[in-house]
Amino acid sequence: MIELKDVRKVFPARGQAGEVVAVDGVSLAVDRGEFAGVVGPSGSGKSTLVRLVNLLERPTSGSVTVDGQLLTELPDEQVRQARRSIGMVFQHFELLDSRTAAGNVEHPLELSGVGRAERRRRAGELLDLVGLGDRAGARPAQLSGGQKQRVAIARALAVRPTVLLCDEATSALDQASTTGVLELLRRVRDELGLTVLLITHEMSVVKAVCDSAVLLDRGRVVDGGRLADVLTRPGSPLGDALLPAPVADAGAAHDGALLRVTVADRTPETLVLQTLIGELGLAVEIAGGSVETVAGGRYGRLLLRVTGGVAGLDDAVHRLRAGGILVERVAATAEVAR
Ligand SMILES: Nc1ncnc2c1ncn2[C@@H]1O[C@H](COP(=O)(O)OP(=O)(O)OP(=O)(O)O)[C@@H](O)[C@H]1O
Repeated sequence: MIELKDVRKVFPARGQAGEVVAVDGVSLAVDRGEFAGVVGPSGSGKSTLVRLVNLLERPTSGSVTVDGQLLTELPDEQVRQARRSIGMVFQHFELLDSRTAAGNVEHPLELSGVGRAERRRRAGELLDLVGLGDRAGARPAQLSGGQKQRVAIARALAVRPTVLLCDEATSALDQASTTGVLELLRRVRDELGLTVLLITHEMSVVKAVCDSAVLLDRGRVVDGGRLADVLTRPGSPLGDALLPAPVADAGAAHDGALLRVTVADRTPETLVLQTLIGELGLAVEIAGGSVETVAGGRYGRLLLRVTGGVAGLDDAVHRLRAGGILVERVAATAEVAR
């Protein structure tokens, strides 16, 4: 549905000689109906990348295909047409202050020449969809940040896009509004079958809504994939960023061997403990870790200190791996200590 092939974007450096490579050979594929994330630190090229998808920026090289159309081959007029099937939601909402919520949702319909009665009907329907049916007459100044973003989402959906691009859509919101807006985005994806590409610098946002993500650093994709795969892939930088590996307490740097175990959705930690303690008779202490909900599944990273019968450790590692559990031996306690 969205396919970027070896996309590069080079800007002349602002206020000085030379150039800035904002996006450096990015390839990316997002399937129809997928909720995909692009995550990375400030300056990694996220905003440029999202603007390349709808050709608000033309790439210096590489190709961009959306909904089967090779946008990079189209003249500007046809790009403008194609852009109608790509909705966009911004960090700072970009609503027209002088218009009501309904007036903002109607705006893109006006630009596409839709008649008044149909515009009204559609705006009402969309405001109901985003939970603001009773605030149609409110102006942006009378709405909270979360409500403004809901209006902006309704506006983006007005022209019935197949793709929704979200550029830091929750970065200006508090935690409660963020949760509400993310739930809404996920629901409109489910109900309307949209493909969503969401740009964020926050791992918590990726964990809450994305099916897949790429990690961007200095304009390049460092890692990526479906979160369920990334989280159980040894040494995955994105997996480590989503669920940081636990560290052991320096005070306890003595005996025992350390195992770092990743528990994925259907392999609960009880199974790990049952194997180590119940079947192999090892003494196990949980030295660190966390279990969280990611992409609707339950994932965790545990650091286990195994003592008593350490001779059985190889057997333990073997058995857990045979059961499909990602387990890594951590060399020495001191190396992982803070
Ligand atoms: N129009 C432009 N002209 C010159 N340089 C630019 C332009 N747009 C972006 N850049 C540069 O490209 C790099 C990537 O910027 P971009 O805004 O895409 O990153 P980002 O990950 O979205 O960062 P942030 O989260 O801080 O917005 C930065 O070094 C930035 O200064």
